[in-house]
Amino acid sequence: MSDTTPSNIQEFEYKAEMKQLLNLIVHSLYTHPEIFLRELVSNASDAMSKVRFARLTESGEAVDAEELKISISVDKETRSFVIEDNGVGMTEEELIANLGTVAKSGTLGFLQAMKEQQAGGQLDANLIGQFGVGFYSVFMVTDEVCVETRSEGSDACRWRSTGEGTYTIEKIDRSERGTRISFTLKEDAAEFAEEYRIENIIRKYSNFVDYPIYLDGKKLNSVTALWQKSKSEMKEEEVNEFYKFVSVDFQDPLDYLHISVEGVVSFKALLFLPKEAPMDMLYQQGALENHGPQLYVRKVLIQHECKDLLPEYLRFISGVVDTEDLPLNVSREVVQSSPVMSKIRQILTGKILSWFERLSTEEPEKFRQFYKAFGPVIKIGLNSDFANRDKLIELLRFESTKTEEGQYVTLREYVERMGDEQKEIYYLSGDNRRQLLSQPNLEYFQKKGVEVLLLIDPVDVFVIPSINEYDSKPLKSIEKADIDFASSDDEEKESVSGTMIESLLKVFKETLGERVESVVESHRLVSSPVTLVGGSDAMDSQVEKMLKMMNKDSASAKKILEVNPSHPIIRNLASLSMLNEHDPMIRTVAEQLYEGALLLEGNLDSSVDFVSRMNELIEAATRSSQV
Ligand SMILES: Nc1ncnc2c1ncn2[C@@H]1O[C@H](COP(=O)(O)OP(=O)(O)OP(=O)(O)O)[C@@H](O)[C@H]1O
Repeated sequence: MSDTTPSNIQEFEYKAEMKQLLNLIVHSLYTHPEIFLRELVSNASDAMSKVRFARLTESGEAVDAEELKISISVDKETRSFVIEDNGVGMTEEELIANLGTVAKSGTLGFLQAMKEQQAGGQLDANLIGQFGVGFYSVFMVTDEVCVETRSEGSDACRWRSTGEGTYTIEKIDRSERGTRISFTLKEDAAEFAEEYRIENIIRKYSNFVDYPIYLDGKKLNSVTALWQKSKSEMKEEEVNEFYKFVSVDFQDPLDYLHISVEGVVSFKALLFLPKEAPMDMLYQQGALENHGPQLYVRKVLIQHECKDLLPEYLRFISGVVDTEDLPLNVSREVVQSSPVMSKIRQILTGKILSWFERLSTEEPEKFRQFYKAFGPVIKIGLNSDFANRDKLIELLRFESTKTEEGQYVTLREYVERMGDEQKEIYYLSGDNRRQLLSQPNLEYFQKKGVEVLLLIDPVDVFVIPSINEYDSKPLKSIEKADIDFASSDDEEKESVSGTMIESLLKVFKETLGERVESVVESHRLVSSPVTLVGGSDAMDSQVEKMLKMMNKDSASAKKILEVNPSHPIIRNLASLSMLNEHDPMIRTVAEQLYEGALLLEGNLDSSVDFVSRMNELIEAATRSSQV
């Protein structure tokens, strides 16, 4: 570089539109002035990618890893800032075209958006990057910029501007190819001459730029674009480091998926399954709404949490997706509506679900851990992602009466091991395994060895009934009255029948009145005297309980009380009722049995009457035993 005579300096005027734009940038307050650095680094990186590409296509040679680099140097005292690259550089014509005009179609939209934001107070500097006018963001932090550049085979030029209407261009001596941008930081932007600040910004926005970035000789970006490597080149340690960086997690990931797609759309992705779900993620509606992997376009970060890459129920997956098929200056709106994005999303969803499927068969322990953490979220997909519903159903896991605690069965396994005579898939929902296993409704199934799925995840009752059937077998709650119990081949049991049971059931119904829909003889009970079941259209008792908890003053649907004619209590009551149909003991016991059944399913609102009645009965029992 050497001095040039003033006569060499040519002055140019910005186009009207450009003046407006610069005026806004120069004279407005921004929320994130730091993005100027991201924009300059991104431009430098693009310029070097052009060299790499040209070299590759023209001579078939790959560029040496250390040849292309970005160097930043700062001076705290003078607040000087210099960023230099050895990319393609610009000819004089290119300087005029690129830095003198805004030829991009997005500019008008940008101006409009800026004006709207300005009316509302502060401007978000991110807009600048989104509309492809990145270079000018430098005017947020300086009053005058100098660009010295040389393109291979052309003269070097110096471009200077204060962003106030005109710019100048002059020829200079510069032998190296590439671009050097220098300026003095405004006083209120002095922080950008601090080493730590620059390091932070580079880490935040440009850590995975594919070229080394040096700050006063020190290399800043340690991590390379890992996802661009082939799977065999990736070291596990490196992958884990990268995960912690992108996900801000302190643990290693549970597993990761590397995807490289070339076809209708091309992209690479490196996705991670965390070991644990954040506390607030589960059961909190909308918690995943604004999450998503990072979106890169040609190794430049475009969006930190790109929610359009995955359906909501998969947004607990973190990582990076990098595509060549979107423009670098892509705006959020374009991201949302782009057919490229919907294609990427479709492919990613399919690959992720196959990944889970593969884990379930090849690494069951990992899958179990994953399912424990994210199963509830996956289930939400059943009611929102109909295209993948069948795949999602295969991923479901349940505890059952035939699994150990914490072990799971799939619907496929359930169907494979059910007996020929069984036509339905049975389930029972509740708060926990212990409570469910004590349900009288289970007795028949336990005795017959019929497996029952135990739905203990609160989400279950909202999604499982919607499956309706699996492999042509209806899914049925065993709380429902319309279960077809195979005609009893039971060993003869002593039980009350005929008019004896009929009249007892009548007394029960009279006693309980409108609280039950009906009182009927039971075929499912073995060791309990009574149980409550729902009519075929009744709500699951678990759903009912949850609605009550949510303070919905939903009147409980009436249940059917089933009575076990072979239970000693029922047999005793039947005898009592034959002697004296009006014996108050029968009514007290009927009340007690009914409330006991409510208590077992967790739906007894107050236990006051239950306890005082219990004391009454104990007193009677102890009195007679004294005699
Ligand atoms: N360091 C550089 N080396 C070579 N060309 C550059 C450099 N910086 C900028 N340019 C040229 O100037 C143009 C305008 O840059 P600007 O940052 O305003 O927009 P962009 O880079 O096209 O869009 P975006 O910044 O949103 O990616 C670039 O397209 C590029 O051609």
